[in-house]
Amino acid sequence: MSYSFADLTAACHDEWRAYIEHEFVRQLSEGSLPADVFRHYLKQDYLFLIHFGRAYALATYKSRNIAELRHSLDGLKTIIDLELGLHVDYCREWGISEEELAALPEARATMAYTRYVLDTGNRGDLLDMHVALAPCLVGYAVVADWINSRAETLRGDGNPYEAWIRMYESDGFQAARRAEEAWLDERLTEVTPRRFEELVTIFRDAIRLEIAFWQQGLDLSI
Ligand SMILES: Cc1ncc(CN)c(N)n1
Repeated sequence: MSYSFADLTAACHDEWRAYIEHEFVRQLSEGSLPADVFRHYLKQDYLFLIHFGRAYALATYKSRNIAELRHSLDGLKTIIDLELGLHVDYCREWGISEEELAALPEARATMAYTRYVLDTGNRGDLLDMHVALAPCLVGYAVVADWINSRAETLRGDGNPYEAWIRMYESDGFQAARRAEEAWLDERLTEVTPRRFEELVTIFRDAIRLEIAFWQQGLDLSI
């Protein structure tokens, strides 16, 4: 039996679809998401991205050869240079200053998700870590695809979230997603059925935490 990334999403089909097609994403794609919900999400996502930068740094540390090192470093650069840089500019456009970002309280779903991924990386190996990171990097690229596949999606200046969609459909982000899927496909061909089940548990837990993150935005919860 040889596994691939598609087998992970198939094993978690219901959770994966609930994440990709979440009510938060639906409203965002139609431009009807309330602005205070989006602002709350943006602020928590800033904290999330900082911890995910740390998680990619841990993956870099855990790398055992130059190919693994380069791959983890590319993920780190995608988060820090591409996503976090744009995020700070984007927050400013939404009236959230860097000072405000620096003083934010961390909400529970943010804490739960980021610490889960860091803990998975600390106790496991590089494959455990990348499986825990996959819903973040691959997931948002798939969210962008899903948004673009919907007839109800509103694109252009009429949608206040147009820039957000553009970020995740961008060539840079989609290339990072393909590299991550290819890396996982290569590693998953080698795993035993028992090891695959362990990885499914990690993947499912990380997806459940992504769902809780969208919901935290909708509920404005801390
Ligand atoms: C919660 C969350 N998950 C994923 C991504 C995409 N890196 C993000 N910005 N925020």
